[in-house]
Parts: sequence; C-alpha cells; structure tokens
Amino acid sequence: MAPPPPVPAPSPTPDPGRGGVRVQLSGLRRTFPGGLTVLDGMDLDVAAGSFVALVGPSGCGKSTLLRVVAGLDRPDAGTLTFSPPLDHTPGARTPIAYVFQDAHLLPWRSVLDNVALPLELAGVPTPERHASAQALLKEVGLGDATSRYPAQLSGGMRMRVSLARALVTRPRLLLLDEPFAALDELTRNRLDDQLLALWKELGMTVLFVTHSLSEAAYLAERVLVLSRRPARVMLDRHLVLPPERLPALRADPGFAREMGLLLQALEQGEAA
Ligand SMILES: Nc1ncnc2c1ncn2[C@@H]1O[C@H](COP(=O)(O)OP(=O)(O)OP(=O)(O)O)[C@@H](O)[C@H]1O
Repeated sequence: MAPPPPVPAPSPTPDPGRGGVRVQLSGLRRTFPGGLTVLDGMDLDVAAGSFVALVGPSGCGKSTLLRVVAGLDRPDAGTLTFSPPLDHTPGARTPIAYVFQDAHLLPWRSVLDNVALPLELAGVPTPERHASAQALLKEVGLGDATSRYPAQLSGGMRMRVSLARALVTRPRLLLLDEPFAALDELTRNRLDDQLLALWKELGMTVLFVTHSLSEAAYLAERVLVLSRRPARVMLDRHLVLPPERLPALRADPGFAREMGLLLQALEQGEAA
C-alpha cells in the first residue's frame, strides 16, 4: 500500500499585532481661514510598513500634512485613502497614533498608567493593559520607572513614555512630528535607535517629520524634501543605504552623499 501523503506544514499565522497601512494622498489642498494655502495639489503614496521622513523649510506645511493624515484637520480638496481601510470598530487595533514634540503626559498618572491610558480608554481590563504597558516600557528602557511620575523624569525619558503610549495599541500608522527635537544629540540618537527597533518589530507605517537631515537619513528608507509653502515635493529619495542602520553609518561616505542630496534639495526648496 502506498504511504499516506505527507501532511502539509501549517502556514505561519500572521501576527495580528504587526503590519502597516498604505497611505495615498491625491490632490490634497488645505487653505486656512484668511486665505493661507499651505497644501495645494499634494500627491503622495506611502507603502504599507515603510518608514518615510518629511523635511522642509519651517512653516511649509509638514505638521498640517500630518494633522490631515491623522484626521485632526480636514483638507479642502483632494482625497486621502488608507489600504486596507482603517477599522474604527470598538476593540479593533487602533489605526493611527501621533507623537508630538511635547510628550503631553498626564502629571497625576504614573508612567505605567500614562502608557496604559489608550488601552484603558478602549476598555481593556487592568491586568492586560498593565502587562502590555509594562512590556512596551521595558522595550524603551524604562522597565524600572513604571511607578514614577512625569515630573520625576528627564526630557528623554518623557519622550520614551510618549513613544510607548503611542505604540501600546500597536497602531498601523505612526505619525511623529519632530518628536526628539528638544533633546540633546546623544539622547536623540538613542531614541532614534529605539524607534527603529520598534518599527522593525511592529512593522507599522511611519511618517516622521524632522528638521534634521541626518536624523531623516539615519532613520528613513525614503525621504521627501518639501519646498516652502505651499509645499511641493522637491525630492523623493529612496535612500541608497544598508537596511540595517547602525551608529557607524553616520560616518559612512554613502551617508554623507545622501545628506548632500537632501541638503541640495532643501536649499532649492527654500528658494523656490
Ligand atoms: N490652524 C491654523 N490656522 C491658520 N494658519 C495656520 C494654522 N495651522 C498652521 N497654520 C500656518 O500654516 C503654515 C504651515 O504650518 P505648519 O505647522 O504645517 O508648518 P511646518 O512645516 O510644520 O512648520 P515648522 O517646521 O516650523 O514646524 C504656517 O504659516 C502656520 O502659521
């Protein structure tokens, strides 16, 4: 008798906590009351799970762009599409998280309870939300600081709490608006590395606004250099750099070449 056919190995179950969303903007326009047009015909296609940095002159509309993508502001024209569509049903994975330059922590809540807040608002029971918050805090190097209060933390620690709070719900899209700009360079570099590690682990799409070209080149796979207002894309650069970003990269000639290209486009965008 012929032996029974081999049982096929089960295909790996996709991790529901991983993965990003594709973001497409088409013809986006935002004019503020009084007639100031900040975005005018902005087109952009951001691949799911990619890490994209946005740089551009002060006031060109980077924060406006993030706010529109986050749904905190409405465009006057154009379309914004997410694929797969965002799921806003209660209990579903939170689609979008936003990290600002200011950590915006609640001073009367402990570090653990600050990070657990989005889960509390989603109705997650205390033991589960504390376990998730504790795990994230450990990943950002604050596993020992869970019972402290925001006033007892340094600026870098506060930003790590803010980052942990943004990621505790495993968002599909993470928007960061100059999150580490107020920190000293070494702390910023360390936080950049932690952000990269979390991105690799969770696979969400990241849109990162920064004024630092070196931070943009170190973190991102793709950098968009915007012109002054109304923002146009001066350069859409898929960086030719190794996917593994290690501190030694900052001294690499390839890194300097990318920085040069970004700087040139930024200067052209300022003058445009
Ligand atoms: N709600 C608003 N009402 C009116 N004008 C606004 C509003 N929000 C932003 N602006 C103006 O729109 C322009 C773009 O602002 P935005 O914050 O998007 O720029 P940005 O590129 O993020 O700037 P920066 O790099 O300095 O943070 C600025 O001139 C700003 O003053």
